[in-house]
Amino acid sequence: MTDSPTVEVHRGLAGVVADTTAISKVDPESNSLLYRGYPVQDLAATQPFEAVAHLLWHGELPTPAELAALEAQERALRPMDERTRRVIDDLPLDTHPMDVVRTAVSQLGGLDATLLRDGGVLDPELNRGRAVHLLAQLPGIVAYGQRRRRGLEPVAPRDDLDYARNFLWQTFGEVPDDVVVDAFRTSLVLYAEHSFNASTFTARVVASTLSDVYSAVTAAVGALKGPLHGGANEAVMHAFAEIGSADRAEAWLDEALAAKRKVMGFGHRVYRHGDSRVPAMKAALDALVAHYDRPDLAALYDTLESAFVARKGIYPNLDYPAGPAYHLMGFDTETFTPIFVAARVVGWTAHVAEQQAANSLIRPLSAYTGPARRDVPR
Ligand SMILES: CC(=O)SCCNC(=O)CCNC(=O)[C@H](O)C(C)(C)COP(=O)(O)OP(=O)(O)OC[C@H]1O[C@@H](n2cnc3c(N)ncnc32)[C@H](O)[C@@H]1OP(=O)(O)O
Ligand SMILES: O=C([O-])CC(=O)C(=O)O
Repeated sequence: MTDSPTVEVHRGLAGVVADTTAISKVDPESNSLLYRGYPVQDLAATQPFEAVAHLLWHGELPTPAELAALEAQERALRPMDERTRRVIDDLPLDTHPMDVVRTAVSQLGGLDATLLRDGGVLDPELNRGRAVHLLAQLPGIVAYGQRRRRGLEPVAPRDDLDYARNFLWQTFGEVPDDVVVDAFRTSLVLYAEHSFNASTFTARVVASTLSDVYSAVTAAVGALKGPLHGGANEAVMHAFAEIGSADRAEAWLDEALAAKRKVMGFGHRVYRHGDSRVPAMKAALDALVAHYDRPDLAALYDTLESAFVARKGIYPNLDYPAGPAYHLMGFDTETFTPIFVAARVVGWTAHVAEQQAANSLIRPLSAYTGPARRDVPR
């Protein structure tokens, strides 16, 4: 006989306010997202990604001198350690790129000698440096993950390029036109932070045990990989490939819904009337569609969106426009979620710092539903 729960259970922690945060505010009522008080679409329209990173980490947009200092620090930390290259090369070529990133991030923790020092794990100053180190290393790791699958050598970073341009340079060996750079930078700003989403909450759970920042980020990468979270941007493109063209979208959708399949890139735990970031990312996608002359892709996008909204009343999330945008830029589909990592690492590390500055171990309760007490057979 099983005890039935006598307490209210919040499955998936839906609707539960687990803590306070000063980093970002997701407001489903006004359909807005603020980073430290600033509307995200205004930041995306005006700020370099590095300035947004400074804002999320420090609470204020940088002065010109602060921005220059962060840029110099990040650029100096870009080169990949030979040992990281070896760890990546040891993985099979068909290892999923998110597993490559997770492995490399974990190794960066193992290589960080400051973690050995007494108190070094929680030192806020050291952790700020580690956050910049992770940010600086990720484009090289993500880019090499894609290049080696294509049989290509890594491209060395360039310290005359900003974060977004250098990321594209290390991936493709060239810096694309400004319209492409701008769409990419926009996506990084929009992906940088989103309060207590699953991966950020994972990072905070790990941080709350007073573990180190690399462990928190490694765990967060694992959480982001799933298709209900960051993995959806990859899944959107797989669906587009399955559908093929706009005229097949409605039939595909009807079959998917009849089979009770989730349509990736739609829906959100918090937003009910659409994702605040979609208009800015859709505008970036439109610019790419015009640049690459791909009205066919735009038609598929629009047809699937209209059909899904008409049938389910559920709107696209950020992954829906981001997936096809990355596709047009030339990224492999499996590289989309790793790009998300290279942006969200800013939010994760900001939350690790906030959690550890006023820590309380995260340890919820559960309502037991297993067998009642019984005797072990003798
Ligand atoms: C950057 C990000 O991480 S954004 C999120 C990216 N994830 C996706 O795009 C995956 C697809 N979307 C989903 O699976 C969901 O919308 C989630 C997981 C994001 C949020 O879901 P929840 O708040 O847990 O709602 P839940 O999954 O219970 O959905 C509620 C209802 O809407 C339906 N629904 C929600 N999203 C979808 C979808 N994308 N496709 C089909 N049906 C959907 C569910 O089937 C469910 O229907 P039911 O009540 O008839 O069973
Ligand atoms: O907030 C969420 O649950 C998921 C999301 O959109 C994000 O992490 O960007």
